[in-house]
Amino acid sequence: MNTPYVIGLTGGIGSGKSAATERFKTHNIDVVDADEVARDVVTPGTLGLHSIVQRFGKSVLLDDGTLDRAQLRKHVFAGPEAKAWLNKLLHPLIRERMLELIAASSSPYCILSVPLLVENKLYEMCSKVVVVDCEEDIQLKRAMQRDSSDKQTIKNIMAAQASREERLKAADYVLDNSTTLTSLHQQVDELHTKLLMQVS
Ligand SMILES: CC(C)(COP(=O)(O)OP(=O)(O)OC[C@H]1O[C@@H](n2cnc3c(N)ncnc32)[C@H](O)[C@@H]1O)[C@@H](O)C(=O)NCCC(=O)NCCS
Ligand SMILES: Nc1ncnc2c1ncn2[C@@H]1O[C@H](COP(=O)(O)OP(=O)(O)OP(=O)(O)O)[C@@H](O)[C@H]1O
Repeated sequence: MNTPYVIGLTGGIGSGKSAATERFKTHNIDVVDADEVARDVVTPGTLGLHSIVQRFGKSVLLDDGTLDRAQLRKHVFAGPEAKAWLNKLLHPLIRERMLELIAASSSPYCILSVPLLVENKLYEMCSKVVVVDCEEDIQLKRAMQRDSSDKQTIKNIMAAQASREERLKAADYVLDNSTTLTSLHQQVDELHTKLLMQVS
């Protein structure tokens, strides 16, 4: 099997990573999404979920035995200690599973979408890095709307992530998502054409 050409894609909470990756998928590009993988490694029966319950108690479980994500989110973004603990537990599991999915990819290049690509230096496994960018006020507004979350919760998550400047420094390409979805889609389409030329 050829080594897949991996394009890292990142951006802060609510910046539009999913909106961008959905568009790449319309070009039949495989997308490995760290947020999805993060859900897979804590399904019932996994070591991940078992460890979380040991640490935070059964109150982080829903009646059906699955993880109550909203509950865990409250613990995790309230202070640095719980977040550091969860990151230490989950990040190696997430990384291992992402590598398996990348190896199974068969599209001309694959997108590795990771909110914490810069923070966790995952650009080391990528040929190029794409940053989805918009002003922090817009990020906040979109994330609050989507998650029905209060301002402080989203601000705490933003504070736990790299700054806009730090992310932009790591970028080979920037997708400006400060205006419409149509504009974002056009930029993805153009980037897709460029990337295809690089791999051919
Ligand atoms: C705390 C959890 C359960 C909250 O789940 P919830 O469904 O409410 O949110 P979701 O997973 O969709 O994450 C929303 C956004 O929060 C941000 N985020 C998530 N985890 C982290 C983290 N550890 N540090 C900083 N930002 C994070 C990302 O921008 C992400 O896209 C969940 O985020 C989680 O398991 N986080 C730890 C795993 C992780 O680090 N994931 C990030 C990708 S590597
Ligand atoms: N250009 C845009 N115009 C209006 N709404 C947008 C635009 N781009 C994204 N959105 C909306 O903003 C919200 C956040 O976008 P999206 O879920 O793609 O962000 P994300 O970077 O994947 O977020 P997270 O890190 O939280 O997973 C979604 O509800 C999405 O539909």
